[in-house]
Amino acid sequence: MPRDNTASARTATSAADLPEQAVEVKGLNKTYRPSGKAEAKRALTNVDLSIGRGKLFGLLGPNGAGKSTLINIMAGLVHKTSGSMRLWDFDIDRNPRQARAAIGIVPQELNIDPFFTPRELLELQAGLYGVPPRERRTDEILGAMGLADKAEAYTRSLSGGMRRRLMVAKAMVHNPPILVLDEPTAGVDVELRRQLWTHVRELNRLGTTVLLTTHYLEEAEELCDEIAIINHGQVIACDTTSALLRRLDNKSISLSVAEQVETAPAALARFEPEIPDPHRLVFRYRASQSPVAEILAAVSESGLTVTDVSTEETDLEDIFLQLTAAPPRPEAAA
Ligand SMILES: Nc1ncnc2c1ncn2[C@@H]1O[C@H](COP(=O)(O)OP(=O)(O)OP(=O)(O)O)[C@@H](O)[C@H]1O
Repeated sequence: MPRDNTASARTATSAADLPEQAVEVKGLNKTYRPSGKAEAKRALTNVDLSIGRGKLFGLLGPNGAGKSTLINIMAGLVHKTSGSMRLWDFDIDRNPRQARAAIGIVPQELNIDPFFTPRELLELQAGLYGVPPRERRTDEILGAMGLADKAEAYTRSLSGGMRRRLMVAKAMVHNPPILVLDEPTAGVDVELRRQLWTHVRELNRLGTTVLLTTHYLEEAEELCDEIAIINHGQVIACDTTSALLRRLDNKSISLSVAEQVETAPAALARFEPEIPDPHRLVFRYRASQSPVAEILAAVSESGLTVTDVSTEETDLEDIFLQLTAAPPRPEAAA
């Protein structure tokens, strides 16, 4: 990649010069052409997406939802059918090189040459991007990803978690303002996942806008400020993580009781409790109606002895399951 591309993505000198939106997608459509016996496949339908500068943004969706298609369009690997996309204010049609230089992509597969050391690998990558030696930040990037002491090790001797962090380091050599992580923790155990999150959070704190695709709800919920949920190629929800969590106003309170209960006592019938076992009653209610005091009063009136209480709020999983259970809107039919 020629040198001037990376330079142009890095030239902004003050905050006023920086774009408000790191990524702006409008009316994006992608239909894969038929090939052989495979019919045409509509992968993205009228996708609109704005990712503010400095955000840690999650694109959440089940397998086949269209996440990779969107990222491949960003990377210039797949041609969109229609619509527009701007990366760091560079239109992918008008300024494709600058747009591509504005993002660093960590792909799903761990494709690292095992015979290079991390330092060699980053130097090589920097060379490919035309980053002049004096502008290279190899040590800084290795340090940020917790790999400083592995700079001279053969990559084949690195653990799976370290290799993933090396992939992130590789995506950062040309100092892109936007980092895209495509399913970065698929098949990675919880401990390694958390380590990677810590490093990704740190890059974000230092100013990198992060777009993360995942089908792990937990990952999106814990890591991202904003989340778009994509299903059947359509964005079906896009909001701050907290607003998404507020969407479903459902809560439940679970009471363990000393007595054996087969059916709801008369005083409790109107709350329609579930009785998953004879010593437990579960009440579901709208959080905004907060009937907890009434429920507790009715429990006491019915003579039951409460031995334990727990409450549960809706998490993103409930929202995700509810939203993705819906069939595609008619315009997404292939
Ligand atoms: N090259 C292609 N030719 C035809 N159809 C494709 C092609 N690539 C993807 N598709 C189809 O487009 C739809 C979206 O796929 P995509 O890979 O973008 O989804 P995804 O959300 O990234 O899923 P995953 O998490 O499994 O990678 C799927 O139905 C897929 O089968």
